[in-house]
Amino acid sequence: MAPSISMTPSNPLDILDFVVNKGHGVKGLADLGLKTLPHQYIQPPQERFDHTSNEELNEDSIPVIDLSNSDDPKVAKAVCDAAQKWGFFQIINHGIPIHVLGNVKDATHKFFELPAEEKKKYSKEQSGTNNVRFGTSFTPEAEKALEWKDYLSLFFVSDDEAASLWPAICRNEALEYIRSSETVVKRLLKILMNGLNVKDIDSTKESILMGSKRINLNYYPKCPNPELTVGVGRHSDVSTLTILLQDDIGGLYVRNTKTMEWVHVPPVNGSLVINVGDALQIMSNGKYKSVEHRVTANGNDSRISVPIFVNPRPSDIIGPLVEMVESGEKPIYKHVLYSDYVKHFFRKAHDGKATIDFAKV
Ligand SMILES: CC(C)(COP(=O)(O)OP(=O)(O)OC[C@H]1O[C@@H](n2cnc3c(N)ncnc32)[C@H](O)[C@@H]1OP(=O)(O)O)[C@@H](O)C(=O)NCCC(=O)NCCSC(=O)/C=C/c1ccc(O)c(O)c1
Ligand SMILES: O=C(O)CCC(=O)C(=O)O
Ligand SMILES: [Fe+2]
Repeated sequence: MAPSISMTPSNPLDILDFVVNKGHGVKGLADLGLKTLPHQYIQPPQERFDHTSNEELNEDSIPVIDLSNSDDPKVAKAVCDAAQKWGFFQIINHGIPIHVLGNVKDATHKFFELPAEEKKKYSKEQSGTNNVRFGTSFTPEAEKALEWKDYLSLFFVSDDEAASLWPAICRNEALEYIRSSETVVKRLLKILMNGLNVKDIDSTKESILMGSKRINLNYYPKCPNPELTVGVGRHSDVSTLTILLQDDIGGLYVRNTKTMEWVHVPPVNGSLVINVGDALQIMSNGKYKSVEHRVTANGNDSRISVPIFVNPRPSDIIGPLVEMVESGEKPIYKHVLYSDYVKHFFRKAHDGKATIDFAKV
């Protein structure tokens, strides 16, 4: 339902109040049927997408890896090669049932269709916990220009906590997606650790690699001037690995670190996009790359995506794994408390690959 007249921003200066403070999000703004983009969303030219470049000519693409043949050494090689070259790949035949993915996509739409006052119960101000957060853009307080995105971010602590704190409309679907991804996450991490000559993932290592999880439900409404703004600005994830479910709209772009060109990640039916995050780049002493990516705004359709961020625990100290440096290789990262690293990321606007400087020697 569109907000009533009294709830709509009466002048452009009220936009921030309407979207951020009143909790309508950018979806509330889009639902008003705006014909032009409010100036608060206009990105500097260097951050906008170049819609004149001919993507079809760009033959680069991130690999799509079929995981059905579990013991094939070629699969392991493809995963490790992709993590080094691209930091990104897609997986098919990953073992997560298609209905689980369909259900979490449906639940995401249902959550964002809720009235603003319902969604606002999960905002930073009202949720009463840092583990549940409905928000818009990334860090509106620190950003020069806002991003065209709303999100619900859920930090997983336990099924019991989720039962009492997560929104009922998407709770079970989100939990089921997290649970069903466990096997493939372990399999990918085993392959990636093997590629670093780390043969044994004991419980301490497992905890550092995948001891905490956060799921985000992202909503990108249809945008009046997509060429002037972004859905998500350039950033790398701070996770170990990210497992991203996208719908069939498209709009995620990944940096090719050799050519510096932006490469589209096309939606592939039933696939999941996997990317290396900063924590794994640090632990692998730079061997696996956490690569910059960003998302366009779209003038024709709304879009959703659902990343699961697989992380160390907030209390873990992360740094290059001993196996990486025991043979004399120089550590390029120092040891940092993971929650300090994440707070550093969250307190500033998206700024490409700059976050990892926090951990550089
Ligand atoms: C996140 C923290 C640090 C929060 O700890 P807490 O003690 O509650 O710290 P805090 O001081 O209240 O929060 C730190 C700041 O982060 C902000 N913040 C907290 N959670 C979120 C969130 N989900 N989204 C945005 N900002 C957040 C807070 O607003 C704080 O800023 P400020 O209000 O003080 O200015 C803790 O839970 C932790 O260490 N978690 C580790 C696991 C984890 O969550 N890892 C992150 C994986 S997320 C990842 O890799 C990528 C995320 C991403 C990328 C692009 C986007 O566009 C986007 O929206 C999100
Ligand atoms: O929506 C997407 O495809 C990617 C979103 C993203 O990069 C993130 O949430 O970290
Ligand atoms: Fe991301």
